[in-house]
Amino acid sequence: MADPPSILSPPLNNNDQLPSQSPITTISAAIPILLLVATWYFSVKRSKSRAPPPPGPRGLPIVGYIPFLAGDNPLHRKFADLAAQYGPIFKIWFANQMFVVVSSPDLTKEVLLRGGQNEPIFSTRGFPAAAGVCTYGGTDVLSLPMGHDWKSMRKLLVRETLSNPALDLCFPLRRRELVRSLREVISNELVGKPVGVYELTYKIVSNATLGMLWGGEGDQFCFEELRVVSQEVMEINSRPNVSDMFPLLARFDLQGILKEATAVAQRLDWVFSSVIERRLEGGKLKKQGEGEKRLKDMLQILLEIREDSENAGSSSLASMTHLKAILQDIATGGTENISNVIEWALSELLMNDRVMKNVKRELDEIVGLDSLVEDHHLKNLNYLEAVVKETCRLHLNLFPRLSTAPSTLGGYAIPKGSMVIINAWAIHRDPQFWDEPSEFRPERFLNKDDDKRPFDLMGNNSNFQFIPFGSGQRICAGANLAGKLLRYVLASLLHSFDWKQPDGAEKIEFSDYYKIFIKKKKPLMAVPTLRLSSQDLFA
Ligand code: HEM
Repeated sequence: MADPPSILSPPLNNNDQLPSQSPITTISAAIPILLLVATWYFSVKRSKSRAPPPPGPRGLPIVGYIPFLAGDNPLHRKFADLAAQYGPIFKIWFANQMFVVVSSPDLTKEVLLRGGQNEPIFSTRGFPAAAGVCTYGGTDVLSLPMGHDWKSMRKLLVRETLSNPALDLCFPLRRRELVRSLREVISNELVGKPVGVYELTYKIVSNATLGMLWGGEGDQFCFEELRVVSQEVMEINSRPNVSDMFPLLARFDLQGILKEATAVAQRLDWVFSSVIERRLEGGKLKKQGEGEKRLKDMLQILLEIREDSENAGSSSLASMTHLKAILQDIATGGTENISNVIEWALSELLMNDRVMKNVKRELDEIVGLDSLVEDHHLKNLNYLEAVVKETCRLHLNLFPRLSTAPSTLGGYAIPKGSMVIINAWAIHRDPQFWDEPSEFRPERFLNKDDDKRPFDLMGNNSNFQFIPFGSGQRICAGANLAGKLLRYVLASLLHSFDWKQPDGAEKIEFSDYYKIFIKKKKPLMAVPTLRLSSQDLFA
């Protein structure tokens, strides 16, 4: 009887002339092939599912691309050059941190609208070590990561302190400081002499801001000290710090930047503490309306909210530190930025007779030479507003967002911890979206014949082509105030004085450099002459 078939030795037909090979050898031979096929399959699958890193230039070991960023070409322009080479998203390494630079409206939209409360991917900023020291340990609105604290602080800042009704109420406070500063131009005999426009504007904007913050009592307590300290804070924060590039070295504070920042932070805190102490008068807040006549300033608003929430047992302003952090956001948040924009605007106007004439014509019609600019005039100064927008388009800015989770952007992998930089400067000058982008032409922001609404200062309707204040949940918290101050201060300077270049001055130079903001390399000097019907208007 034939043996039963065995899987080890299957029956062979007599006619079979097969080589004498066992099944075990057959399977062994197949294994490497199977492995090869599997490896190929999984590597194709993985390369499809895992996005590549963004393109970008090579750097050097350890320091990355840092040495190539030195030189005369400022950061925003160098980034625009790299975008022309590598595309609207590229990466560079700053020591051991990846920076991803974005220069298109579509990708910007993806960054700024991504995430949100539940999945905050690019909704946090990250800040240098020195900034943390100067912002009460990163507890201000600018530095806080998304979350409960940020939400309640931002609500207090935007909805309570800088809302339209609150800003309307404190117009007399900013007006008083602005008129005081304009009066000083006359009393210090600066009329007819060359004036540093940035310094003058910085003083006006800072006094107007501090007036709204705690000038309700009518005095200028600590204005000068805060102005000096704020400038030092900005200066320290703009210095490249080895501790930020190599966190392992941070504890050695090799450049002494943290030490300096700590000293400045103490002076800043002294100012805020003294201001609050004066207002509390023996620990008790004097409510508005009691006692002498005074205007309700922002400090009063914040202290009243704090007192009310304490009385109600809630913690909307949990500590004095939070309150001081909010004061700081307002006091130092925008003064430098606003002064920069006004210096650029006046430079553009002095080089552009036609636009200057249009602005003045509008001021004469709406305000008239027998009056100072008032709050109610601003909504009718459409051409001036277009001048502000056009200046913002040409001379702003880079701003950062931190990637807090691994993600993809434009099809590229963005690791957690990467810093995403939006190059608004490049987007604002992209010829795909702007006709003759380097021309100063405010008309592009005026109502057009077609029914497309013009972009507003917040970038609404612009589909991310115009983003001077950023966008999304972390859009500039001071945009409302900044818009009002930009228009009010510029309109007042142009309405009160005629401006010209000093005799024999060279043509105005438009070269710039980057130091937190895009700044004019050669500060603008200009000569004011009185324009209004009477000096008594400044009384
Ligand atoms: C010309 C003036 C100003 C410009 C161009 C400007 C621009 C910006 C930009 C681009 C951002 C980042 C937005 C984003 O990430 O999407 C920002 C954030 C911020 N700005 Fe301004 N800003 C100005 C004035 C001010 C003023 C006057 C204040 C003071 C209240 C202020 C306070 C802030 C704060 C607190 C943030 C952080 C908001 C957050 O993270 O929630 N800014 N600003």
